Amino acid sequence: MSVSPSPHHVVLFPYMSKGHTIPLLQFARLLLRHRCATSSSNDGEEPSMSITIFTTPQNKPFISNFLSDVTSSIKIISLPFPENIAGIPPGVESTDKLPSMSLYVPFTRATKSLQPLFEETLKNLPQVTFMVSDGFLWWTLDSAAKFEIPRLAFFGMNSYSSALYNSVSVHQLFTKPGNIKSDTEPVTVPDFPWIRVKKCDFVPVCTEPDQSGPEFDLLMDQLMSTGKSRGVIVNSFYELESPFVDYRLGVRGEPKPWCVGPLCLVNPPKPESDKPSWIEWLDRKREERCPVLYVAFGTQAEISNEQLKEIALGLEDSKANFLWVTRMDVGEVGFEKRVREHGMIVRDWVDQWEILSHESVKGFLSHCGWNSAQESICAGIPILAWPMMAEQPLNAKLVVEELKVGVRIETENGTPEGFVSREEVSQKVKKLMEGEMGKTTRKNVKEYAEMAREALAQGTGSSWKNLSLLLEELCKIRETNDVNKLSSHD
Ligand SMILES: O=c1ccn([C@@H]2O[C@H](COP(=O)(O)OP(=O)(O)O[C@H]3O[C@H](CO)[C@@H](O)[C@H](O)[C@H]3O)[C@@H](O)[C@H]2O)c(=O)[nH]1
Repeated sequence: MSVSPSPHHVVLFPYMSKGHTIPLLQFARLLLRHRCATSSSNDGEEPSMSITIFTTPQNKPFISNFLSDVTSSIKIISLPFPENIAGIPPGVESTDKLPSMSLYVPFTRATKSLQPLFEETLKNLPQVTFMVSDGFLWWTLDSAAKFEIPRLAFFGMNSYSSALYNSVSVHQLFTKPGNIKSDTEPVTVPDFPWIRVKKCDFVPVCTEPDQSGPEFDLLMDQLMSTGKSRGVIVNSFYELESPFVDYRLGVRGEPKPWCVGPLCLVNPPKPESDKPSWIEWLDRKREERCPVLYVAFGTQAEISNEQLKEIALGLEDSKANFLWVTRMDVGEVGFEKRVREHGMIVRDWVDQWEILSHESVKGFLSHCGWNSAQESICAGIPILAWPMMAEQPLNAKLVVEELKVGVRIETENGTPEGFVSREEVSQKVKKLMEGEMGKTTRKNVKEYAEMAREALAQGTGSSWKNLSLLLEELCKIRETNDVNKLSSHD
């Protein structure tokens, strides 16, 4: 299936959070790769697709660096981020730098002040074929409409979590008067009778009976704007979660979800030279034939000092070899010295995909942010699932109950905010790294890793074919100038 050979111009606008930006940058890379593979008629003189990425000054270096291998087809435009937002220190333009995630609402609301300059800039750009902007940046839909650009929303969530949120909301499982369950009582999801969920698996803004307030209003704006978009880009692949993709495809009047992932598989290979110290450490562990547990909790997790100390002691007790990436102070005096033979702590930004792809890594203690969980699956690494916030409890259920590629860490009170003891950490690490459960999950995850590669196989993979179809439809819109096409799949 080939798309029109005329040059296309795509605008991408990622939300200012690493977990949202990274997959959209990977999507840029996939678009270029796809375009290159399918426009064989192009004479090579002119790039057949150009991409403009909008961001803010503090985020630009990260983006330029991430895409340093494809700079000729990509232009990055910075729009100044507003200053004087209550509670947000000047220069903070990404959620990982926020003093607290409780500032998520004012931070996200503040992005709207980028709109006038965004639109001014759009006016002077070459004709845009389509725009993909983050679902959190609700106002970009209006900008796209002003310039008659088809807008697709990017959402970082997988289809399993979206489907469960949708089902629970449609059936008012937690919000209907009289239906209110305690935080931890398991209830059956009506559309998926084999799945039992707890109220605390969902973010409170979606389960509280009193649906109002700034967080709820922001969520509504984001959902409404996504609902009016031409489609939704999903970083996942059909074979991983087919019943949930089918469910989402069946929701009438909603924009069509397009599974085009796993996007981490388009990361370019790292040059063998410039190895960071932690990769050299992993190389050493490979020579010693020591399996390593990788420990990381994404870019937004807020972990108390007491909990950090407990994780440290649990890892020490487990005797497992571990590589722990954390920018927080572990706070256990003498810990690093005591574990230096089998543990390494890294405080820099790492290339997580490079770590997960290393032969020494045999397990991942993760908060189950969707990027981390999917990267682990694609690398064939079983997961020790410790969800902490957002949709992570549902991602953990997908990993442990549905796909059976992981083991769950339990908190003392059964809620994601609860405390985890050192004994729990230590026992579950041993279970994953040494036990029977570890063997089963390792075998299962390797099968999904293979399916993931197939999903993006050029010309034949389900995600590759989805992208071909999507681009074909978007090209038709451009040719016929029919901006109302692709709006829903009823
Ligand atoms: O030193 C680091 C730290 C992180 N990463 C990458 O950063 C991304 C982090 O994303 P994710 O694992 O999803 O974690 P969060 O940053 O916590 O992601 C937020 O966004 C995700 C996507 O919407 C949601 O699933 C999560 O719940 C939400 O917390 C991944 O690609 C990692 O590989 C690195 O490469 N190096």
